[in-house]
Amino acid sequence: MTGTVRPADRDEEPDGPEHVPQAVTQQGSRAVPVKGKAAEDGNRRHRPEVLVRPGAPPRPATAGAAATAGAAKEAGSGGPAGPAEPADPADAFDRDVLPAPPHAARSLLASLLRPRRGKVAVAALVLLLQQAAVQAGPLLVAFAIDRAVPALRAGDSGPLVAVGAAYLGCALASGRLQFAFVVAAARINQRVLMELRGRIYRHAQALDVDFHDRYTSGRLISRSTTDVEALRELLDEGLQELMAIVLSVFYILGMLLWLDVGLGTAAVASFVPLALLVHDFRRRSVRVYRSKSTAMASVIVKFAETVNGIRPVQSFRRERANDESFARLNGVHERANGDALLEMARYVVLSRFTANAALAAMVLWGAHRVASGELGLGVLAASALYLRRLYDPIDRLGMFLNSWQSAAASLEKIAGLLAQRPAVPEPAAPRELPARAGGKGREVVFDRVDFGYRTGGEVLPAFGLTLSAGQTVAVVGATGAGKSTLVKLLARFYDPTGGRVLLDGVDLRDVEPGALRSNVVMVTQEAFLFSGTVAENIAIGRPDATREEIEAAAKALGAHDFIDSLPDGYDTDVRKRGGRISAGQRQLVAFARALLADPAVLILDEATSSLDVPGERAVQQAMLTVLRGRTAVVVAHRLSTVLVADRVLVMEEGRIVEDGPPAQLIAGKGRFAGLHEAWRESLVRGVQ
Ligand SMILES: Nc1ncnc2c1ncn2[C@@H]1O[C@H](COP(=O)(O)OP(=O)(O)OP(=O)(O)O)[C@@H](O)[C@H]1O
Repeated sequence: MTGTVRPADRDEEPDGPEHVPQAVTQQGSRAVPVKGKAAEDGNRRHRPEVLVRPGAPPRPATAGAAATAGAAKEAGSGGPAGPAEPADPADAFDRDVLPAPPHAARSLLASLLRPRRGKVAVAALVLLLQQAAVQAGPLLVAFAIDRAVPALRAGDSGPLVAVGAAYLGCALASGRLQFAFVVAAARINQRVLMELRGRIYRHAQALDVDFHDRYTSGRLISRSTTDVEALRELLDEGLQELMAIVLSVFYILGMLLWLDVGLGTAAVASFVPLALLVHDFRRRSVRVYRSKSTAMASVIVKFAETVNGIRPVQSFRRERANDESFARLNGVHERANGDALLEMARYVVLSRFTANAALAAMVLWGAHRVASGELGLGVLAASALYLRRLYDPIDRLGMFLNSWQSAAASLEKIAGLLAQRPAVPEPAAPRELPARAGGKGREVVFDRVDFGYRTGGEVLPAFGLTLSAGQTVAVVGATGAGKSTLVKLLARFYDPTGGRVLLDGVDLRDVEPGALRSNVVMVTQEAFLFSGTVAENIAIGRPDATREEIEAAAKALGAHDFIDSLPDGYDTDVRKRGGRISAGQRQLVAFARALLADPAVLILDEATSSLDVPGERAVQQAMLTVLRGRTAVVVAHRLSTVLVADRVLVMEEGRIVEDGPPAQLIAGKGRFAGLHEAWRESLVRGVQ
């Protein structure tokens, strides 16, 4: 059997919401029940029969397991304060940038702007006109000096008045057009950002559980906040700036060439060293901005990890260690930021020096030509003004490149995320499930199924299993035996590596996702409640349920009284007053949700946490109600649950080693019989 189970330390694994403290650990191969919380309460006869095998020896970790463990630690599920540094750089998930097609950042931006190209063209036209109004200024100055002033001296004030009026007109037009452009650009930008956030959200929801286990929620948050923010900066400031710079440079060079070919040509030539500077800055800043963005994401990941795991952080006193690793990550971010600023400063100083040197040389040359009567004074004045305006945007070009690098690094990461394909794809040609026989559930068949996680070896070696419709099946076994993996295949959180899982004869891969989710429901241990009211939480599986139906479900499970006693009854907001809802009550709400959804197959990952005795009994009773009338698979941690099952599967190292009705297995001499014996002994000890 060795080699069939991935030898990884389970505690290090990212297991999302299902990952909870283990109630079943291993001591040799024998199960020994130990005292639950209820026993400490002194109510021994009724204490919950939680099966615990103390002292599980940690299994050796393989290289693959270590890589996963690193990712898990980043996910915040690998322990209260695992370091956020990547464990194995060979795994793309340990780096912040997932592989994406070449030029993914540019294509992503283009795909966001393409549907709005008409609006973008209008905005560009408005900017073109605005620049024409702005750049007319120096030309008017030249006209004033060379024509209007001599005309005034000759007693004709008309040209000067015309110049003044034209200047005012240009200023007004430029202001008006600027306003129109800002409004148009803001509308486009907001739409683009909304679309991008929506894409990230929809994609994150569509990606499989395995992806989420490995990618971590902190990174997803970073993608949809700081990375989207980087794009906002690029769109709001950078792109407008770039368009303004490009247009103004073309206008100005055109004007300079028109005013004086010599000065115009010199101005064009001065762009050679400036272009080299820009090129060098771009090359250097790509690297700097990528590390800056990765450093920022690490800070967010660490933060999210600590906040998500605040309970273990505090109970294991990880604050100091966390502070240290956070300070380290914060330091890396600070240095990356500093590097980016230094690159910018270097660029600004060099580009200003080059621009000022070029300006000084040209003015000197121009003055020399004015003195020799070759050039009009007004033309030199206008050229000097244009030259200033020409070099001014060079700094702003640096700013644009800054925001472009930052946005490109972010877009690359977002593109990498969006390039991920769900490992459990939707069927191309969905198949209908046959009509469900009333009050029975559906038949489940594991047809020559085998399975291994992407990050490890085989976890479930090939097996076949048929669960008849309406059967309640308890799955038991030591921690890491593969119980959760088995049921996750049934819920289609993963697809089997080989073989098929059939629901009433239809491969789960072919079942339409909506039908699959309404037919197969999994209730996990921690009974997650979404923000909203208790009633909304119960109705999640059937949003069209009436209040009567919601209450009927709650009543059937014995949850009505406690819900009714909440401050706003069924309308109590579970987040605002979440503290009032105990673990057992959350379980009852989760059961009511399942009962109302009325799935054909119910998977239950039984809670291992010790509830108080009345809570324990209420949950146990509610569980029996919710299991009725459907096929049910319970990952069981209590023998009382196992005993009410029609059938028990005992798993060991990924294999089903015993299968039969509980009474039959108890009568035999197998593992389950041993387990049962140990449980009985503990009960007797508990009563004494
Ligand atoms: N997301 C994952 N990626 C890689 N390996 C995993 C993953 N989840 C579980 N495993 C491995 O698969 C094996 C079976 O795990 P599984 O969670 O199915 O066990 P289990 O019997 O449900 O244990 P427990 O009772 O502790 O929940 C273990 O060796 C575990 O390390």
